[in-house]
Amino acid sequence: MPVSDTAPEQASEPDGDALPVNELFASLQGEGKLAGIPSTFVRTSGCNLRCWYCDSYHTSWEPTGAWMAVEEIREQVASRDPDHLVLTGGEPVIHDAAVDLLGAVEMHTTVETNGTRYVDADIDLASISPKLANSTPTPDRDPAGDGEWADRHDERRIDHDALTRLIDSYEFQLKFVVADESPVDEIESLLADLRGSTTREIRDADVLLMPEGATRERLDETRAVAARLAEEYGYRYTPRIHVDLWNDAPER
Ligand SMILES: C[S@@+](CC[C@H](N)C(=O)[O-])C[C@H]1O[C@@H](n2cnc3c(N)ncnc32)[C@H](O)[C@@H]1O
Ligand SMILES: Nc1nc2[nH]cc(C(=O)O)c2c(=O)[nH]1
Ligand code: SF4
Ligand SMILES: [Mg+2]
Repeated sequence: MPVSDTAPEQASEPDGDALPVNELFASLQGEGKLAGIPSTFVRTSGCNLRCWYCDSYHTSWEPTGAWMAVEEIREQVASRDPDHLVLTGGEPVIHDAAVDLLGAVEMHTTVETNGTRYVDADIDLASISPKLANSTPTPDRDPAGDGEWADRHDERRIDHDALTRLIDSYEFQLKFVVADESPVDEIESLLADLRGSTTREIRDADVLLMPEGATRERLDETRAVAARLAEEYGYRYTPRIHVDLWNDAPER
């Protein structure tokens, strides 16, 4: 059962290091370079952005979760089989206690982040998914209102300095959500900027195009174009195998 099912509606922040946890579960990593690897997922609640397509609505648009002490999370994670932890959200690195959790576990750590904040932490793979203009919740595609978040989202979604520092500091992948050709120019220009600012090489194989879709039906509409663009531009395609396998089921 998702942790949030058992949480009081208005759970307040406890003393000490704690994170608001929306779900904690075992699955296969569904996306990116490590797709297919059995992993334990910790999904924090709360995000500084509001992508219209967010497949984790209850951590962004309507954040829900139960505060858990970092030590309790560490114990629950350690009691499970996988030796890979995926810390995701919501946006996990807006919580300072994310750094404590990453330092407390003895396993491979992937952090799924939108790349708007740099943190110094025990991160083995920074899975960075910069948010493009195609994520902005304009009035016509706002799932919760009438575009009230659009400007704030647009102002915050790209932070070149944070992206550069993350790439400089960690093994990384850059995952871009695409549903059609429209974001290609923005991807190319962002990569050109980042290649100019980072001390590291950004190989085309570090750049992954991911089809937009939280359901199999939607992926059926977006997979082919993501794959075609990856071939055409020399980037990598990443499936969303958790959606293919389990559709939009919770804890998957
Ligand atoms: C829910 S986000 C949480 C981590 C972080 N906030 C971020 O955006 O990277 C996890 C991953 O799912 C992707 N994602 C969210 N909704 C999606 C959708 N409808 N289709 C494809 N990818 C999606 C994000 O781009 C990100 O790579
Ligand atoms: N299986 C599975 N793999 C994932 N990789 C990244 C996810 C995420 O929501 O951040 C995710 C997810 O929600 N499920
Ligand atoms: S940044 Fe990530 S968690 Fe936040 S709204 Fe976008 S996809 Fe959802
Ligand atoms: Mg997900």
